[in-house]
Formats: sequence, C-alpha cells, structure tokens
Amino acid sequence: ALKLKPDYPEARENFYRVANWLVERWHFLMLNDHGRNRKYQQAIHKAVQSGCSTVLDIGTGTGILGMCAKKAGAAEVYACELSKTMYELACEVVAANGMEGSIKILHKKSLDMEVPTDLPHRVSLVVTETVDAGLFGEGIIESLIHAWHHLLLPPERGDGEFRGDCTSGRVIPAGATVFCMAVECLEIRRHHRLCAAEVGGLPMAAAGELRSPVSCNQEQDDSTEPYTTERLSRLPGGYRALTEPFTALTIDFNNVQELEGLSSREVREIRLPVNQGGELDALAVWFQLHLDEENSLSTGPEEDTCWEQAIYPVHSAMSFALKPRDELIVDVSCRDAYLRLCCVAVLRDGHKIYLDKRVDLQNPGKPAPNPNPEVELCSALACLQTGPSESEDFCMLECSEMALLNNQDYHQSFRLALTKLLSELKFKNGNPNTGGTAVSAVDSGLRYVLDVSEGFSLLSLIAARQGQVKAYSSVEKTKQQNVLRRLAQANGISEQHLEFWLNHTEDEQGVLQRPSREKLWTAIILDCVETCGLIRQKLMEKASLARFLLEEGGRIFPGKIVVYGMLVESDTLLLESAVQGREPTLGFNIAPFINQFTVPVHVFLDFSTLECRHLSEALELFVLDLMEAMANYTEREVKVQAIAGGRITAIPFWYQIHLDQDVSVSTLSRTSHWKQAAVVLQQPLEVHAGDWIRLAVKLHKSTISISAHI
Ligand SMILES: CCc1ccncc1CNCCCCSC[C@H]1O[C@@H](n2ccc3c(N)ncnc32)[C@H](O)[C@@H]1O
Repeated sequence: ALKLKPDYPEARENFYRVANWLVERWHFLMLNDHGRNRKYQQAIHKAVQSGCSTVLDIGTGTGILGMCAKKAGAAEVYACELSKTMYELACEVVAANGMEGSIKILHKKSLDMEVPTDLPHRVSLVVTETVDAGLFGEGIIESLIHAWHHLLLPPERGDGEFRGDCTSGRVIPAGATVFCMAVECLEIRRHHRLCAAEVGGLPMAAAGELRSPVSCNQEQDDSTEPYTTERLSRLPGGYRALTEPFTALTIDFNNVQELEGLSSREVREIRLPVNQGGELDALAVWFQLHLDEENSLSTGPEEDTCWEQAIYPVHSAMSFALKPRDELIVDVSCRDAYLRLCCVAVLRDGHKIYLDKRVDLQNPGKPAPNPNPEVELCSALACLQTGPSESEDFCMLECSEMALLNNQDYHQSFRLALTKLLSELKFKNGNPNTGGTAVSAVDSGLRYVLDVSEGFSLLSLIAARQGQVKAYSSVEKTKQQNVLRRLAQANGISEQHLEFWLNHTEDEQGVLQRPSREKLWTAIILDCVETCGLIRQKLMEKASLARFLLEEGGRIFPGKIVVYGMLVESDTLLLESAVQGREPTLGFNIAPFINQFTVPVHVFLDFSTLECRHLSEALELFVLDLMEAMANYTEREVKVQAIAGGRITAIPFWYQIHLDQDVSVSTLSRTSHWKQAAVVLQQPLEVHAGDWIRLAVKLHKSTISISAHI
C-alpha cells in the first residue's frame, strides 16, 4: 500500500507517520556511514577469503551485508529479517543488484530458524549488526546463543589449530567492549528529575517523588526501560565528563559459554575516580564493536560517528555534587539480557554516601555525612510532605512531561497571562461604573478555567491559585491527579476549586462542555505543539469548538501561534533523511529502495546544536490565529533573501506561542521542552548571496509542507 503512495492529503500525512514508524531513521544513518559499511565489507571479505564459504546474515535490513558476502565469493549466502517491510525491501535490493538467485532471504527471526528446515546445513559464518545504543537492545546475545546451538558449525577447537577449510563457525562482529563514564548534563537532568523547588511560583515539595520511566533499579516492569538514548555531542548545553571512560564489560561473541554466562554473571561493582567536580546526572554508555582483529566500530560521543549513546540517568531525589577525588561506585549487571548500570554510592574521605538511601555503611545508625547541606535540606523538606512516605510511592512522568515541568518560562508565562485575564474580567464585570458589556450572571464571582493540555499539566493549579477560580484539569492518571490534589492542598487551593473533568465526562461532547451548561468558560488552555516539533493534529478544530464555549471576554490560551523558519545547508539532515547515492553503500544500488521511506519532515531536532550553515535570517512562515477563525489560511507564499551562497537542503522551523498580545513563549528557547522540526527539500536548491527565494508554505491537517523556488 505504501508503494502506491496515494497523493490525497490524509494518506500523505499518514504516510509520513507510517513511514517514520515502518522504517527507523537509523537505516539512513547506517547506510550513509561509509566507514561502517567499508569495515564490515573488509571483515567479511577476509573471513570468506580464509574459507568461510557458507554465510548467514542475521537482521539483514536492506541486505547490504549479505551482498558483501556474496561479492566476496561465498558459495552460499542466507539472510533473515524479522520486519516484513525490510524483508520485502531486501528482496527488491538483492534482485536489483543481480543476486536474486544467489542469496536466500527468509522473512524470519533467527531464533525461529533451524537446520535443515531453513538452512540446508550449519554455516561457517554469521554476520550481524543487531545492536542498539545499549548494545544488547536488539537481542544479539540471545540470537548468537541460538545461532551457536542451531545454525553455526562448532567454533574452532581451542588448540588454535586452524582448519583452512573453515569447517568451524565464527561470528562477525567477534566481540565488543562496553565503556561508561559519569556525566553532568542539564539537558538530561531536565528530562529525568524535577530541577526546581517551585514551578510557575508553585512550591513543589508536596508533589512527592516524580520519576521518569528510565530506571534500572530492581523492580523491573514494562512501564520502565533500563536506559534511554541521546547524541551526547548534540545535546543543547553540552555535557561535562566527571570521570574517565571505564570498561564496564567485554564480551566475546565467539565464545558461547561466555554468552550464556553473561546474564548469570554476578553483579560487578566498579569504582570510578572522579577527576572533575560537577552534578552527577547520568552514566553515558557506548561500545566498540570488534568486527575482527583489525576492524572495529565505535559509538563513542567523541568519535565522529553518527550513533547515539545509551544514557542511564541517576535517580535520587535531588542532584548530587561530585567532588574531585570522590569515587563513584557503580553496579554493572546483565539481568534479562539488558546491560544494567546503577550508581550505588559515592566514596568520600572513606565514607560511603548512598545516593538513594544516604545510609552510612560504617555506622548504619548514623545518617551519612551530608554531601551538601542544601541538597539534604531540600530532600528533607520533600520528605516532610504531607503525602506518601518518600520512596515507594512515586509518580511516573514521561521524559517530555518532566522537561515541561522544568520549563519555567512556560509556566511563568501562563501564570502572567491568566492573572492578567482574570483581573481584566474582574475589573470589567466587578465594577459597575465601567459601563462594561452586559455582566454575565457570574454567580459567586467564580471563574472557570479548563486545561485540556495533553499529559501531566500544572496549569489548572496555577489558574486555581489566582483565587476565585474553579479549574478543570484533563489529567487522567490517578497518581498524577493525586499529585495535583496534594499540591492543591499544600498550596491553599480548596478541593472544590479543582475538578478532573474526565472523571465525569458523560459523552464525547462532554469533553469540552462545562458541568452546568448555562455558564461558559473564562479560559480554555489548549496544547498546540507536540514535543517532536509538529503542530498537534486537529488543533484548529479544537480551537473552533473551544471558542464557542467561551464567556464574553474569555480567551483561549494560546491565542495565536507564529511559525518561524530559516533556510539552512545541512549535510547532517540529509544523511538522516535519505541515502545519498551509491557511493556510501559500497556501490550497491540501495538508495532508491530505502529512500521510498524518506519523509519530508524531520522531527525531534535540536536546531540549536545542528551542524549547518544559515543561508537566511529567521523568517515568519505562517500564522495560526486560534481566536479568529476567519483570519486563517491554508497556504502562503513568502519571499526570503539568501544571506550567503550555498545549497539549501532544509528549512528548520519553530514557534512563537502567543498567550495574549504581550505574553509569548518560544519553542526554541533555552528552557524549552520542545524539540524542533525541519522540512527537508526533495532537491537541494543552489543559491547565491542576495538571491530572493520564493517559499510556498502549506499547512494541511497540522502537516507543514514547504517548496522553495528561485
Ligand atoms: C554501530 C551500530 C549501531 C550502534 C548504535 N545504534 C545503532 C547502530 C546501527 N545498527 C542498528 C541496527 C538496529 C536494528 S537490527 C537491524 C535489523 O535486524 C532486524 N533484526 C533484529 C534482530 C533480528 C533477529 N534475531 N532475526 C532477524 N532479524 C532481526 C531488525 O528488524 C532490523 O531490521
């Protein structure tokens, strides 16, 4: 169906979202990584030349490694791929490169393969790159254990005697070395822990412990993941290494006993000398993939590779300052096939300070010496909260929800705009001699504010705190509602002034209706921009419904969104969007096939750290007026002058979100929890400084498309 690529807008918009989902973005990065492809080719060539004549490519993707084996002269090449989309793609690619008859591709997971059903006999070489940023995340350990038992010839005998005919089995990559270091990084901290004692003027002590879903401590369930991934070299604000990288683990993929022993290996405790003081925010993990004795690939933050690192955020109520000469104690284990790293404690002047429990092992009765008194005080205050006891009861927030909570500008701006609106209305209606419009029958002077933000939001509380406001919140999860209730209680907001309207929405229409129909809303707060940088779907429809429900003088927040963009030349964005010709893929004809899944809008971009050349100033692309429906259009032509010569390859865009005439928030600001998006041009456009470029900007169903012409 995707190949039919219907061009009616709904399908096209869905096509983007589906294409993004069907084919992960790293396929483009990987195939454009000529260095990676070359190293695999060399290792495979050497192995085949030394006699490995039967090869299995596990997780073939586009088929590139299997084709290398064939070209290197392997007699039999098999490949398996569990994703249907990639399997079909591999079949097309192999056929297009004239190897249809000589590579047998199976739409199967390697674990479901056996001899002789799927392979006529055991093979002498398995090649695979089924690894993620945390190395084991694609199941390579389980795949190789199964391969050694069922698909590979036995490893060569320990006597080192080398049988040239390769009647023994081997794996490429031959092994991996995993590195780890402690880092300070505000961007990571903002996504995993509450960084301030107050949000939008609201003291947060009563919230109890808030956690992101990334944690590798004991209670492992499906709501948490052991690590997240980041491109450390691209994070806004950068990072600071607090320790040297240390080797957390080495693994030999040609030793099945070692592979089997991995998950039952006892937990290793490692001590990391701190050589740079700073806040301990996370452990960063990467690895070297040893393809064979000569070639290895690295996913390190300093290498110029395109890969992300695995990030293990440190969980403790408040951040913890490491000092030089401290030793960080880390537990390394491989429970249920994931690499787990946990910062356990800090060794300082002979004392063990536990990051979570703060218990001093030497004299358990006495609390540990205080790492830094103010931190201790904050967490003590947190423990004083009236709510649950501090540890077992915590509330889980998505990383994006945590980053939103740490966006002070956002909350202060809403507080300011709401205060202004409420005082305007009070003044107008409350003061008869203003000759204001007919005063609506506002019963007890109460005003109603509805917060339909997606996910966890404090805005209902910030509204209710203005006094004389009854706030309705769209927060659905019970634990999250309890956090809001606790905060309301601790901040003098009466229970009656905070309602969770999803608890008693009688019908679909009820979503935006007030309980008592005759009155209407003073303010309705809408969520407009997704964290990924796109306009939320159905925003304009929601805005028109919300407008209808406002009382005289009431407002929607935000009232207006202005889309800004910039013409840039960025090879990086090209490499993440499409395979650039044949050269990077070792001359194989792969690009046209995988590029079917290129999407013209790139999301989750950190524009502030994107390597690119600015070819224009920032310019206004589009205006969305949520208060005046008639003011809106679906397309607009904009002219912009090139300030430098070059190839326009993309147009990153972001938003100025206007809450009212004077208060606005930028999605590009330093404290922004939003990422940016970028339109990647189908054809790069060569321009000279001073050229005028015409942009045709279209917004259809929340999807922005831009075409550029001289
Ligand atoms: C320096 C490498 C690097 C470092 C850090 N980040 C990324 C990379 C780049 N590698 C990413 C590959 C990641 C995806 S794995 C590639 C393809 O293999 C498929 N699969 C996975 C397991 C599996 C199996 N047992 N049997 C059959 N098929 C299997 C997947 O469906 C996918 O299409």
